[in-house]
Amino acid sequence: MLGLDVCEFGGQFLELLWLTVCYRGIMADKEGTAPVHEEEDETDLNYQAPAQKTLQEIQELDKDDESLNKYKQTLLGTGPVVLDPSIPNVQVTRLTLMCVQAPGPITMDLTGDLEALKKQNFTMKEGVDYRVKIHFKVNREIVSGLKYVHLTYRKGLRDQLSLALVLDMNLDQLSLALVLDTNLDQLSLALVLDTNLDQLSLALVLDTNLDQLSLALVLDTNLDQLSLALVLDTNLDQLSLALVLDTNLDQLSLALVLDTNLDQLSLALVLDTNLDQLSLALVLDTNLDQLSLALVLDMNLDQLSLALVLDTNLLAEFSSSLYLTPDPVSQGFEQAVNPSLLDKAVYMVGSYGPRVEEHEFITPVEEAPKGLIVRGIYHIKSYFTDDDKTDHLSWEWNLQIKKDWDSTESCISRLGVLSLFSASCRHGRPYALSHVAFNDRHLSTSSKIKVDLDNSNGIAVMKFDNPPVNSMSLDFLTEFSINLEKLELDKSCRGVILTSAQPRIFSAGLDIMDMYGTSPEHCGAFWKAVQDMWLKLYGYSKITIAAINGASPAGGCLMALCCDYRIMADDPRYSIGLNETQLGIVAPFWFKDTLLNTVGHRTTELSLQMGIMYHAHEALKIGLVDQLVPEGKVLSTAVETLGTWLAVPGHAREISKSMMRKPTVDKLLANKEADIKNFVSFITKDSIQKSLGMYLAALKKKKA
Ligand SMILES: CCCC/C=C\CC(=O)SCCNC(=O)CCNC(=O)[C@H](O)C(C)(C)COP(=O)(O)OP(=O)(O)OC[C@H]1O[C@@H](n2cnc3c(N)ncnc32)[C@H](O)[C@@H]1OP(=O)(O)O
Repeated sequence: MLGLDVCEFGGQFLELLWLTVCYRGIMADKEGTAPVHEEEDETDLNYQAPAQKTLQEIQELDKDDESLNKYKQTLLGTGPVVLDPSIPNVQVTRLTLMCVQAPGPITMDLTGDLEALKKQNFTMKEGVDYRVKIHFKVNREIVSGLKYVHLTYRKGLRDQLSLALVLDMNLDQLSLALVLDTNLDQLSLALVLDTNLDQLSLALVLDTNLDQLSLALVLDTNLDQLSLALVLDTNLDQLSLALVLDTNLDQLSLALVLDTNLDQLSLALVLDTNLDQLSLALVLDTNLDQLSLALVLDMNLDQLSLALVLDTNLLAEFSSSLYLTPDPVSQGFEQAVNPSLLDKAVYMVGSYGPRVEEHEFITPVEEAPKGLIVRGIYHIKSYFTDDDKTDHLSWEWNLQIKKDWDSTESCISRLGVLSLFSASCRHGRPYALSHVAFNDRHLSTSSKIKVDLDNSNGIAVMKFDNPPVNSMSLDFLTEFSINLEKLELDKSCRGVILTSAQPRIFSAGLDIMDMYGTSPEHCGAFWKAVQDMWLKLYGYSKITIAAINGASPAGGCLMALCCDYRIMADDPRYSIGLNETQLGIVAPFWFKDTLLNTVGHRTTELSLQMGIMYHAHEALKIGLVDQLVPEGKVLSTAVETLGTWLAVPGHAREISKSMMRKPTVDKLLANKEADIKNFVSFITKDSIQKSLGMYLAALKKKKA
């Protein structure tokens, strides 16, 4: 009977999804013009849009079916929330760079002056993990195939770092000239070192790219002893080498010209020296787009003159001392040479219906580039668009990759929230905690986790507050990992207790709605967030205790299992376990390993195959939890227990924990990408989707 209902329901729901997809066509006609993405590849899929239906028509379909109507509401919203046709259907309101290590929220308001954004730099520390979060509203009609496109440019030099350094101590001591020019494909290095005329002179020119190595070396120990010049030029087709050595008591002369082919390398070197004088001229020209170098060195006993000109394609940027590409904001990005496109990222946002509240979209985690070469300012063009290329919003901004963050204050005040920050300081909370609370308020529109750090004992309590059942949605998981990381970095925090603010439920596990009927891209981002949560919690250096004050199936059980100790409410209504097989899905190997490491092989085998949910007493018996206490005492017992754990020498405890868990963590780290792929291909299978649909329907039916 349930099967039949579910099948009927599934058929209707699929129809609904299909109609939603059909909606694309309508939206394209109604909204603005397409943005011009010159750099965007076009792929013609010969797609024929099916017959179009209005939102009202979709809502009218099977309107007597209550459960279907509920789903329609989730997917389509309750109906238009803004009727005024002059207000766009889709309004993009904010973009946030979510980064755990950031000293403050990095948010840009997209409802104000977009021109001003072009001049603003948003700073990101090199190498940090971040996600992009976009808030947007849908006002009247369903919008399908939303996409966020992110084009990254770097002004002038392509992927390039150019560095010129001239150092002149005094004529008797040291002179150094260094020119480094590198991009992803090429490294050019010119080095001239001159200690003093009697001792050593060295000139080195190295120019290499994927296909080619060019090396010029000039060594001059002293004029009576040795002078050497070596030029080596090789590529897959060719090698050219010239070496001229000329030394006598009075004079050294060297001339070298090397030319492999016009596109690759041209080098001219002239060196002329006698007892009184050394003159060196070097010209290197790899190709017109990449590098031109001229070096003239002229010295005698009294004097050293060095001129160096390096011209990649921004001659103005090099004159003396240390130079990096200048700031496009202060120097006028628009007036500079055309920036080159470095990267294009397209994120599939999905389909959304009208809703009073804002929708949120979060990209998967990205790593900010790292290293001297990539530091600098990137210009970004952002487009919020859809399959039909409707321009919902396009704007430009600058991202500055720095060795470190801006100072906290400038970063926060730039975002106009300084008053909030100082308010939390005024209330006497230590910086670290106000920082956690501060970011909670600003990184997500509605906080799903409450964090409270007691400075008297260093114990932080994280309370899940994501009604109705604390399901772990993408947002929840992201917020969880961010909070956990902040507490790990916070020296005043010594241990963390996980518990629930919802009555009777610790957590219902992963949010099935994130896996059911969502795009493969979304499933991938979701699974990555699950992995990140697990990696962070299972490998956490500080003490963690699960205060399980309610039901804890699947992902909820996994989270508890990741903790160092589990205290559960002694209540027969509550159960805990990895019940995935009951949903028709298979717990991945790292779920299995976590259980195995806790209860042993045989119990894991039974538990996973049968998808057993254990009542509190059974859970204690098999070692799935460590202690049962009355519900009212779960949290206080957790605090007491953490106190006893804190009495153990921290370093030894931490190393012991790592020794036990690292191999398990490493296993997932080594297979992260493959695991995401497996998950996406598994969860998007029709049969699995059907199982999930049936499970959801059964949950709802139970309620009815
Ligand atoms: C290859 C993949 C491997 C990993 C995969 C999965 C790991 C997981 O974690 S999958 C999730 C597994 N979770 C469950 O099986 C729990 C299901 N839920 C329950 O058993 C009960 O809801 C619970 C005991 C937690 C609470 O019971 P009640 O208090 O009676 O609440 P309801 O059942 O009425 O639920 C309220 C409301 O929440 C929706 N719900 C419940 N669980 C989830 C969930 N995990 N994800 C999304 N939504 C969930 C439920 O459908 C109800 O919705 P409405 O009817 O719309 O109110």
